[in-house]
Amino acid sequence: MVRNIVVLGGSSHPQLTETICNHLGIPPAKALLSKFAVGETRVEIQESVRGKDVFIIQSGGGKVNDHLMELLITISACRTASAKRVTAVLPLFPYSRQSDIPYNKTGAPLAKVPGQSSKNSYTFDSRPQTPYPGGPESAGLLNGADSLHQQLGRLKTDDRRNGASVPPTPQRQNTLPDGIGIRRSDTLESKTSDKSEHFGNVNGVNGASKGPTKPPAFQPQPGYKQWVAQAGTLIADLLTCAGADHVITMDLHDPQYQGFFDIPVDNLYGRHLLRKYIQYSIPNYKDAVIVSPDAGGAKRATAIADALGMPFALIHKERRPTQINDRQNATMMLVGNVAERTAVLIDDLADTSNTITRAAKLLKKEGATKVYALITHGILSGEAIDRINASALDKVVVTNTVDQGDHLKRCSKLEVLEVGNVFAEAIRRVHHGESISVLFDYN
Ligand SMILES: O=P(O)(O)OC[C@H]1O[C@H](OP(=O)(O)OP(=O)(O)O)[C@H](O)[C@@H]1O
Repeated sequence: MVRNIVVLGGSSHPQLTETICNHLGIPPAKALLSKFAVGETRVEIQESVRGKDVFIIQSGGGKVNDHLMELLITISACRTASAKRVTAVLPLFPYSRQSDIPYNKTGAPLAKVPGQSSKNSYTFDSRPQTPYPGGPESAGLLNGADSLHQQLGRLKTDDRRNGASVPPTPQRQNTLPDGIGIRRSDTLESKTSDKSEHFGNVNGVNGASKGPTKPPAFQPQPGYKQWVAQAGTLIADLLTCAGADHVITMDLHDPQYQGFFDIPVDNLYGRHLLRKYIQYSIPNYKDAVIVSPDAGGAKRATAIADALGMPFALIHKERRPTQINDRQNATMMLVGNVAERTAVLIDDLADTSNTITRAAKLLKKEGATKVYALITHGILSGEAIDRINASALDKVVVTNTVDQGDHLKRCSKLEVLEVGNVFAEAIRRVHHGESISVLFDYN
């Protein structure tokens, strides 16, 4: 039982709040979380927080924007109700993949084969296809001016596929002083026409002023990326501006994100849970191989492989033309050996689950006998569960940083590890000013 502490749960994950409170030996604080008819979030804290150490538990996933707004309003309510300190506990940190430029969709997303609805309609291939040797575009990639033309064409196509509108080549209607209308495009050959337009229309030569000509609308060039918001800093600022004094989270997608804050951020590790699962639940785990499904997660996966003395392999997403003649391998390449072994994929999160299902297909193809995926944050949005059910994955193990109640009902391959005790212990330690890092000294 801890004193002078208040734990408030947001609406994202009530079951986790309950587990944390059970471990701490206190009931969750009473709060009314609802919405006005218009959709605005309403928060009413129904007990005093004056002079208290307040911890607000709210995870990402699900209705992420609503949950974030609810968290901000709750923090602000506690701050203005004279709480001594307010800590935002975010088991999955929302928007944590937007601390840098969002990934390029090309070559990554997996969609169902159009028109097919059966379980077998997932190919786990890259869509649109990454260029591959012998493919329709590969010849042009290797030679000079001709290839540039082809690459520009491809970029246009990619933009259209990604939903960006690609306007036609800019063209303007011009009228000569004698009234003869001509159509011209903005090319080098048309510079003389430019002059007549300038003098005839803008300056009103011949006394026939028609007012200033509107400048041509901005036309993005092929390959030009319009400004993409990098929301990481904004989210950090919103939390501190609302009144958060401290943040506790787990397995931040990008650990450098902590540097966006000017308040303390405790980034807990989920890997000791995953490590224990490997030791106690995977038969002959010493003969298995730890696999990182992409380069971004290699550090995370090697930490587990090193701690357990297990071999390591890496899947590299190849986006350049290669000498490999196989289409699937041209998009994902395995570095390491998994033949006749169990492969254990380690990643921080699975959202659409494209990454792990495609990786599983490759690993089975390369001779893996069984494929496990061990993931800290099982967001599993949209068709992710159907995709896992149809995939070569034998088992998917996630923690409950995101509510898994619904996922468990729909996926027999899913197993859930409890993080409530870890967060409860972190809260207890923060409250008493004790070290958090010793929680993870497990070597
Ligand atoms: O289930 P999915 O929708 O496939 O998403 C999961 C992948 O997304 C994240 O990486 P990201 O693509 O952001 O790249 P990075 O690891 O290089 O940052 C994460 O680390 C997974 O690898």
